[in-house]
Amino acid sequence: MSTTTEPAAPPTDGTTRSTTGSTAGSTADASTDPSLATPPRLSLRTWADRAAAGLPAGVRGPAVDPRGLRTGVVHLGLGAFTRAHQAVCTEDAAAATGDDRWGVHGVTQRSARVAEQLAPQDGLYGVLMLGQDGAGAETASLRVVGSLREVSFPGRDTARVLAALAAPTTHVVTLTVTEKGYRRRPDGTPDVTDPDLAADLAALVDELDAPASRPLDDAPAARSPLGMLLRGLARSRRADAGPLTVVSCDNLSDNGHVLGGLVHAALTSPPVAGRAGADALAAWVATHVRFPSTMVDRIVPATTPAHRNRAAALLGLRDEGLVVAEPFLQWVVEDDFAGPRPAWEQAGATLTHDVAPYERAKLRVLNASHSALAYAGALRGHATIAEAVADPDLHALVRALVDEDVLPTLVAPDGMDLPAYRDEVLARFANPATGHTTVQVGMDGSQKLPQRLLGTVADRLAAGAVPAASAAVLAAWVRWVRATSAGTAVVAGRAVPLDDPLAPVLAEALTGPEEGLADRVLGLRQVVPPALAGDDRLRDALRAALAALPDRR
Ligand SMILES: NC(=O)c1ccc[n+]([C@@H]2O[C@H](COP(=O)([O-])OP(=O)(O)OC[C@H]3O[C@@H](n4cnc5c(N)ncnc54)[C@H](O)[C@@H]3O)[C@@H](O)[C@H]2O)c1
Ligand SMILES: O=P(O)(O)OC[C@@H](O)[C@@H](O)[C@H](O)[C@H](O)CO
Repeated sequence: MSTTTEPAAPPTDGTTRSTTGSTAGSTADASTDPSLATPPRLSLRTWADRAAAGLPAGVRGPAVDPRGLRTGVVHLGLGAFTRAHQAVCTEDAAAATGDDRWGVHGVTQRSARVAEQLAPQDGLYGVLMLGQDGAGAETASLRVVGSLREVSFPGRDTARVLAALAAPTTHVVTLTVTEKGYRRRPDGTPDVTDPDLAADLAALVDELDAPASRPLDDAPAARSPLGMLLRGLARSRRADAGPLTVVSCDNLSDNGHVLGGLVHAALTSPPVAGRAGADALAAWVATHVRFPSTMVDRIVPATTPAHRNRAAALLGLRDEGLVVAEPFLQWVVEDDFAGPRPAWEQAGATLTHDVAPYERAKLRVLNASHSALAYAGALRGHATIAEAVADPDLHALVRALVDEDVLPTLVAPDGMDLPAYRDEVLARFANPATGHTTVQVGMDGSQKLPQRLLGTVADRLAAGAVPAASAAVLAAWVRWVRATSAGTAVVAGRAVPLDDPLAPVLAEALTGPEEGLADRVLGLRQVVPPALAGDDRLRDALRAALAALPDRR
């Protein structure tokens, strides 16, 4: 298995002095002028000035000149993760090959915030890498990334996004829109009752019905990732723009095939199926579009003001688009592309014909342990994953989860040493530098646990074993839902509310008397598949786990 650990970078200048593009003002440098309260904003111009003045150790610039990149990738879901993962690999691939076709057009989803952070910076942002050296001392380095060449917000820029999706120069669409962003029902079909997806499907039908001569520039704002993608595919077909590959980079089991299935189902069922052009679009997608699966791995916590201050001290520039990451980075991509792609394998990615064993190992070992530490840790008041994994009881819980429940369900990919992988994951969790919080990892449990935990549970039950540690993790989630719903969850001195798209359903089902609680958990049909809901062994194990972990008051 090929993984990358980004080195603390030598100081290099990847850019040349720019005279265009920046809305940032002064080029004065706060790191040398203490009279300046705030350093100037990162942009092509200020970065070039900074680099020309000499960069401190541990700071490096874009691997390619951003101004020379054309847009070939559209990314839906411009959150923190893609900026620290795919955008980095895409830039490194361009640097390794000299291929300038792979600038990225990043599209935010629900808010304009990230677009507004990045536009004044000409798309530049830093990745602050926080790790530990062999002696446990904290290491920090910063890399400015330049592969993000355009940013859009659908609420304002839908016509621009649809045009980008349908441009003949766009060969790849990537996504990181969270588990809930897929609007997927438990049976795998798209939730067409979701108001955002329904609005997009109505717009799609209208656009499919429109005569070819009708300009589509006044198209209503796209409201869901799936709807935006479908509308972009319709435009792409209409423009005869050539083949397209859509790469899901979310923590979903079988992510590419899940997304391809949602696209197919949306085009072949009401309200779209049967409309003029729908069948032709479905046939065009089947021929011209691929949906490879991927396994993505890098711990990227939400950026805090403290991170920004730290980066500003290193860089001498203020970076509102900063992201934070551990040094580790891994990407395994199914080699199933409809057309050209960045040479990601030259940036450390593994291109393979079978991603499933990698994806399964990562979701079941890393992500399931992460969720275990998040719920059990937050219940004990641990603010960070690093604090939680240092708690001997929780360390033991994770070891039991992985050793007794997860590892027997895995086939090691590519000769991988699974116990060594477990140990490496636990060591990464123990890195306190990133400050990844239990509350962040614990959000959206209803969407995450089916991906991370319930597959293990199903496999162990099928093998005749009772997954007691998995039941303990499920119990910790239930206690967390009850505490956050009741307003009694306090972490780092702050009350934490329930953050989950199914919050009302969860609060209704999981609060109330202890009597029958395990039945109510297993009766959550949006979370627990029917085959598990009726399993008495799981019910008994969950009852025992709930009895061992009373409500926190
Ligand atoms: N952060 C990590 O460590 C990490 C690592 C591996 C994979 N991932 C994957 O990337 C995803 C995003 O992580 P991030 O760190 O960028 O998070 P983030 O909060 O920074 O960004 C989330 C993105 O998803 C969009 N989004 C959120 N809810 C949505 C919804 N209901 N509908 C449509 N779009 C929605 C947001 O607008 C934003 O663009 C994760 O959910 C996971 O699947 C993250
Ligand atoms: O990003 P999420 O919200 O799906 O999950 C939270 C974490 O478990 C996750 O982001 C991990 O840090 C990541 O999957 C590591 O690669």
